[in-house]
Amino acid sequence: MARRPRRVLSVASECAPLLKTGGLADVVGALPAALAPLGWRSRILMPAYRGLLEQVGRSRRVWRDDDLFGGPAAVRSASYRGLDLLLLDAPHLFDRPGGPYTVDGHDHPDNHVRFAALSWVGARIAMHGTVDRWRPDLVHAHDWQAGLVPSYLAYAGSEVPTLLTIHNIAFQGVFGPDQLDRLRLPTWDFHPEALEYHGLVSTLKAGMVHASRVTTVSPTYAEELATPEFGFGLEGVVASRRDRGEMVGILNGIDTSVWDPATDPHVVPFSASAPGAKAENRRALLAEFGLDEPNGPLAVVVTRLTHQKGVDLLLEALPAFVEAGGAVVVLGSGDAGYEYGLGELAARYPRSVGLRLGYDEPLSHRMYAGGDLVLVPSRFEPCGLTQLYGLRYGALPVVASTGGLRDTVADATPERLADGSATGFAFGDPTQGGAIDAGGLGFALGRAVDLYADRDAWLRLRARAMRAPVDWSTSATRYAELFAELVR
Ligand SMILES: Nc1ncnc2c1ncn2[C@@H]1O[C@H](COP(=O)(O)OP(=O)(O)O[C@H]2O[C@H](CO)[C@@H](O)[C@H](O)[C@H]2O)[C@@H](O)[C@H]1O
Repeated sequence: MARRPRRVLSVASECAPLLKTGGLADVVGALPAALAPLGWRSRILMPAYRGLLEQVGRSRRVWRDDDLFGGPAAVRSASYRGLDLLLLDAPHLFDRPGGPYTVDGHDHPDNHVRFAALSWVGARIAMHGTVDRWRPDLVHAHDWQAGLVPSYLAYAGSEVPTLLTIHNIAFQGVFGPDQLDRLRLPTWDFHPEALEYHGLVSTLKAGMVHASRVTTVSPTYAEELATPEFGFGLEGVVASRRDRGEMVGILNGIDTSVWDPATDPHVVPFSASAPGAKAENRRALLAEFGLDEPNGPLAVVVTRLTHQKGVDLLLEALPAFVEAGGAVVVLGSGDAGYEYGLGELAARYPRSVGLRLGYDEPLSHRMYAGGDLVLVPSRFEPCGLTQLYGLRYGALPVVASTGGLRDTVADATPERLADGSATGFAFGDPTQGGAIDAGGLGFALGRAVDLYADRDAWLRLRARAMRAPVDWSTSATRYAELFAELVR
């Protein structure tokens, strides 16, 4: 008799294509389809932010509570673009203006309550199921917003296994211990082995302590996290779980049904074996931004404009790149200082530097399709997805040698160019004494400009990059194996 598919409840604050502010949404939205053939059916619990219930259309109530941290709440089940969603409808927490985390550039002041509520509901559903008789075999919690799911389950004495995935340890969900009661967390467990984090509470740490297992999104980042430089104060918890064999890195993939230049509705179709129309996409992108045809490569940058992403390194290195014949188009939003700096750069080189401030999904597709290079000079990068989109769309990644960037891009050294294993350009390799700085980025950009001048070598490298394995198949299998171990 065939075994019934196992059930996983994925709990997260965002999920593409319904709502996305970054890579977390891509991963949460892509995993279910990758896991289904491996015998795992997913339901995704996320907040019904303003407008989402209207966006998904028909939905049914499958869970309710008269008092979810200060107001009535329901969970509504809906299917949306192949995803099985559970939307937490709690108007006092989620029906408000602004984005999922911020309004007018400031965090919602009650974020700790909002996401504790999400986690609380995740834990209730894990223990008691929904009215449509669905109960998960396992919970997969993502980042600090779902960090309390394992804790609520632990405090309730539940044995439902949990996996916490850390997408970015820099965001930790920190609040004061005076909130413990309000969030139905036990004050007796406020100590450094559990909820306490330097006198405060961290939901990410709580999850890391209580989850059955912890993963992060690349093998290199899993190693880096055990060091003070990358662990953001949580390196001790990381090290202890790693030492017990309870934490590993599983590399992200990309959803190749969405991110496929041969079928992407936002671009003129092309592929590794028929790359001709890549040039058309490039021309269109230059035209869209009013840029001249450069002699050198056209680079694209799609990113949150933050310190993590090395935007300051770009500001320092790009003038020399442009003067060497390159052009660049930047799409992003974030810190005001970086927005200003990029604005100045675009004003200084109006025919070579294009800038679009804001968030624009279709434009991001056109940029990967039109670019010769995608620049990712991150100071740290748990996995990174933009370099994977770049590989797939023939925009060769120029990356800092850190985290998942290190695991996914093979630097174009003479040896790798010769044996055909190169897929992009890397700088700042710490094992070679390199540093992630503007000098290193500038040098890598210089190498890209030089190689671009050798048309045949460039096209060979590009063809190779476009064929690099970036889909979910290998990593979904690793998740499925881990899930199976946990429910055994
Ligand atoms: N202005 C804009 N307009 C349109 N699209 C934009 C955009 N700015 C960014 N994006 C898109 O957002 C995503 C960013 O994903 P990343 O994984 O590169 O970084 P992020 O830091 O968000 O994710 C975190 O989680 C992911 C998932 O695990 C890890 O890969 C990563 O290292 C970690 O920092 C990409 O899909 C990109 O195209």
